[in-house]
Amino acid sequence: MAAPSRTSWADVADADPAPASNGPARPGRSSYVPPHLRNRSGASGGAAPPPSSSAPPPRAAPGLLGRPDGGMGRMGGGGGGFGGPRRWDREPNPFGNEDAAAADEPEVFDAHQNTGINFDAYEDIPVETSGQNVPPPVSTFAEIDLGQALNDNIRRCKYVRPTPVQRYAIPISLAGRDLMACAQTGSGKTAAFCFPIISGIMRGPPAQRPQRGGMRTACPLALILSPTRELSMQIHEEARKFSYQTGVRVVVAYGGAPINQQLRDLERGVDILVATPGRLVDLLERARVSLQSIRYLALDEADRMLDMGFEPQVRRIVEQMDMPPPGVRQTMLFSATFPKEIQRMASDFLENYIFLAVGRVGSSTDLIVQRVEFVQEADKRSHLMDLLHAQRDSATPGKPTLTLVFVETKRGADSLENWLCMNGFPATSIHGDRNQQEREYALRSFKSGQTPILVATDVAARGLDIPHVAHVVNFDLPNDIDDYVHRIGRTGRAGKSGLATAFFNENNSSMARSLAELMQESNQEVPAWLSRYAARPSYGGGGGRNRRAGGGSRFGGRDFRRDSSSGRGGDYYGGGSSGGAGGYGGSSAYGGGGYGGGAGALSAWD
Ligand SMILES: Nc1ncnc2c1ncn2[C@@H]1O[C@H](COP(=O)(O)OP(=O)(O)OP(=O)(O)O)[C@@H](O)[C@H]1O
Repeated sequence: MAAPSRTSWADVADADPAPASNGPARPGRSSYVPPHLRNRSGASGGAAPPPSSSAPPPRAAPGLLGRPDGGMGRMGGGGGGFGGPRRWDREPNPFGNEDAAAADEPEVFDAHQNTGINFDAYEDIPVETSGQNVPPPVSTFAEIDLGQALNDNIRRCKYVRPTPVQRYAIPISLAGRDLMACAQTGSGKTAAFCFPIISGIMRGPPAQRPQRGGMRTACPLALILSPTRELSMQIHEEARKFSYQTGVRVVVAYGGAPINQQLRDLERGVDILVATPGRLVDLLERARVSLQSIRYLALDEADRMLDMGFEPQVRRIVEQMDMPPPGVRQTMLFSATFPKEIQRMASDFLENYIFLAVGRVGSSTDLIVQRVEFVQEADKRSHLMDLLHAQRDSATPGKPTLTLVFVETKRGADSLENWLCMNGFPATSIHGDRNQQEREYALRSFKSGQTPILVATDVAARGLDIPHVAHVVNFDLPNDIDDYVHRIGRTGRAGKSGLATAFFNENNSSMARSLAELMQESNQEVPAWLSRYAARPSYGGGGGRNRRAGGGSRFGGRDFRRDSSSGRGGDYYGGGSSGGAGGYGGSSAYGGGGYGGGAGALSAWD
């Protein structure tokens, strides 16, 4: 995984004016050239000559970067092509020291290169698709015509081969189809929705940017919504890497940060807007963003975006503002979990969509060793201390080992953080009561290993891709098995192994059955006492938040349209399974029997 970049567009633009030959020192609003104008020599500020088509971008002078591939293959011909001269925004290299030199090194395509993904296990991955005329998957990035500039960035990211979700989702999205994709945590979903969006914008027809609302209204072509600020920042960082030197401009907007800076970013132009729902509604109400040009809508953590906490805001954005309707825009929903009732709700946003369920390398979560220990409330702290001591004793010197500890409440997070610090364990915390600066500082301090323990509420449960998280401790178990799946998914990512320990006691008895089933499905050892809890009729079976209960297990999700009770005719949607010879391992399906209750209650989300 590439390291997060430390600069943003705005940082660089503010700090270091672009040396445009005929423009102002600081890039102003006029410096942005929309993709459809970028192949026109008369485009605003189009002063810089293009570099030679074979020449790599000049390292020493990163200020004026031309398109490295000149014609971009088939991209040059269409209205959306921008092979000609343009003045690029001053674009910092988001790859840091790894830099563009990688583009010159064909050996990065060497299949033997180990990027952390366990490619051998790909053959066994269970995959299910349903929907009409499903485009076939690909095996390599070379089979997909994403364009040279994007291919260069894939190489710079050291992605040698597509992960299973990418193999299926990218061709489906490139074919213009709506998609609901369910794939395990850490399996590369971000790139699976970013690549087709970036490629589509590069190749698409000229944008009809409406003037309504005035010059200050930004009209992005793509919108990526995510539930937390930190996840939006992470997606933004990733998307910037993927779109480096493609001319596609990515902007992020999230709450808790000063809106003025985000407004300035938007004024400089935006093709892809990554946002949290609250801040986006604010921007829409101020008429600083219009959604009428949206061609691509992606909801990351889509089940969370549509549960009862976010649904009203998301519906408002998607259905009640000026966004083009389903069928006109292309919609992609991604998550590791997709409860049936959320699928039903989500289908309002989609048209003739394909449902894709991809097991992660090796199946469910078996890269993560899951342990459950019976610990009374009063003993939790000393038990955690024992775990941390053991971990410290067995740590390899010089190898960073990070521990993420999930608790239920914000107060609980503060109190545990203090207690750990007082007992000699450098810890920090992240939760909705900390201000954004504190949250970002905590995350940075954790990632850097300065405070190798992060105490978190569910605000850190989804999507965050933090290298070296070796251990996730569920100090307080969540009330929803899907939340558990996302929490433990902060370790064991991209083919790496991880450890997850949960403290269980009587208070968690409603989780017993779903937890035991999940562990069994992912080949984990289920303690006998937990099986006994799970077998009790009053425990785990009817819990409204244990949405898999009663349905048996399946690795990730099942298309609700195939359930006859949906009334949409299972056979019609046909589809099929591919991948692992063993299919789904013979166990009955997660979700197939319905997710008993409503969506999980919010806990400590902001
Ligand atoms: N093709 C690839 N080859 C190598 N590494 C990859 C590839 N695709 C993605 N990755 C890396 O895998 C890691 C996990 O990817 P990502 O964060 O997109 O997972 P995710 O499926 O969105 O997880 P979550 O469900 O937790 O949000 C990232 O570090 C990413 O850079």
